[in-house]
Parts: sequence; C-alpha cells; structure tokens
Amino acid sequence: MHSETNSPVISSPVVVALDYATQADAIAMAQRLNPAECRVKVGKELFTSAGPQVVEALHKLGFEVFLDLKFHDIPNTCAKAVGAAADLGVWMVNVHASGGRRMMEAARNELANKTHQPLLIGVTVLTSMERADLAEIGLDTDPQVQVERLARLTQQCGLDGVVCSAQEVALINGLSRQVSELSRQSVAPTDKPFLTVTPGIRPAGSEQGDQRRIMTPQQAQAAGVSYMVIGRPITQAADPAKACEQILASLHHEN
Ligand SMILES: O=c1ccn([C@@H]2O[C@H](COP(=O)(O)O)[C@@H](O)[C@H]2O)c(=O)[nH]1
Repeated sequence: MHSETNSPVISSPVVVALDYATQADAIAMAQRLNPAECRVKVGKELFTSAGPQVVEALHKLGFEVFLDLKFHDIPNTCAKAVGAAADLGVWMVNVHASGGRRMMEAARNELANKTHQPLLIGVTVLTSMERADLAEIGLDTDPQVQVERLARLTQQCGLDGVVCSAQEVALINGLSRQVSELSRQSVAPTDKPFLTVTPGIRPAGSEQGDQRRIMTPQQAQAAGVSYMVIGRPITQAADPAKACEQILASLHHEN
C-alpha cells in the first residue's frame, strides 16, 4: 500500500499526538519537537478546526504526519475520504475496521490509483474501552477477542496494519506470522510486516486519564509494537522535547 515520498524516513517508533484546538498551538508544539526523533499525529479536533493547512504546515517543518480521522462510513464515502487524505501527502491514514470488509477493501482500492500511497491502518477497539464498554454496545466479549477478530479482517482486506493497544500486540504478531507463512506459500507472496500502531502508552508515573488498556513504552517495545502514539505524556510535560528524548532513551533508541 505504502509508497515512499521525499519525506525523511525516520526509525523512531514515537508518534506525538497533537491534540490541540488551533493550528497555532499545534505548530508551537511541533516546533519544540524534532522531526528526526518523532512523527506527529493530527486528529479530529485539530483537523476540524484548522483543516488541511495544518498538515501542510507540519510537512514544511519536516514532520511525517499520521492523519488520525478514523473514517467509518459507507464504502464509497470512506474510500473517497482516504483518497483525499492521500492527496494531502500524509504518511499514515486510518479507518475503523468495524466498518467491515467492503469498506476497507474500497479504501485500499482507492489508494491503488494514487501517486502517493499512505499507510492504511484499521482501528480495532479504542484503547479507552474495556470489557464493560463493549458490553454496553452489545459486544459481550473481552477487548482482546474483538481486537483479534478485527485484526484478522483488516489483514485479509490488505491493509497495512491496525491500531490496537500494546497489550494485544503479541497476539496480533502471532496471527500475522501465520498469515505471512500462508502468503509465502501462495502464488503472490508478500513479506510486508503487518504494523501495530498503539496509543494508550503511559510512561511509569504518568496520568492514565481516559485510557484503559495501557502499557509503558518499554513494555510496548518488548511486546513488539511498530509505532507508539503518545499525546499528553509528551505534550503536557514541562519540557516536551526532553520527555520525548527520555522515552526514546528508555527504549535505547538511536536515530
Ligand atoms: O484507540 C485509540 C485510537 C486513537 N487514539 C488517539 O491517540 C491519542 C492518544 O493520546 P494520549 O494523550 O496519549 O492519551 C489521542 O489523540 C487519541 O485520539 C487513542 O488514544 N486510542
């Protein structure tokens, strides 16, 4: 799905969530961060208030951007929205896996015709949800079971990976190894890793807030996550750049 662009390719697993109400606040935070050490995420609040210009401004600062709008709609509408995100040149875009197979396949097919193809990721179960939340929406199951179900579907639909909590990553990596083995035996083998993008990252001692399925950065790394989405523990720190560097140092990450 993903095609390379002219943006710098960085090895850091950290994606900083720029959850701000205005472009000015988001850019002020981005200017305190280092695009060689992290990517940034634009979510619903910022995109709704600031629009596509904020993505352009972050690109100008040298950041790769995860556009976290979690599209969930009928297949045609979702696919066109994903296509519009691709035209913005973002690094990653996502849809809700619970939108189902036809929606995810339509989104994947839309990207096939694009010059720039962002990573396309399926959101499984929000990291703010626990078993009781699922029961209230008619899913009488552990989050892990629902995550596994949606991760399988997402991989079958040919997306690049999932959003899940780091707590489910070992399970998903096990699943995707099985699928990769099947793929190697098929006529069109692919060795693409199936990515896990994990919010709900909380360094020891930081506020849990509304998150429920959490892990520390070190636990997430040990579990094998591909990318860690970290918002408030970095953006609300007294020194966000230092908070980001300390997390990377705790992962023994070098650029
Ligand atoms: O399951 C999900 C999907 C997306 N998010 C987003 O990630 C960040 C997390 O921010 P924190 O401040 O570190 O909690 C936020 O933008 C969410 O919208 C998520 O948390 N869980």
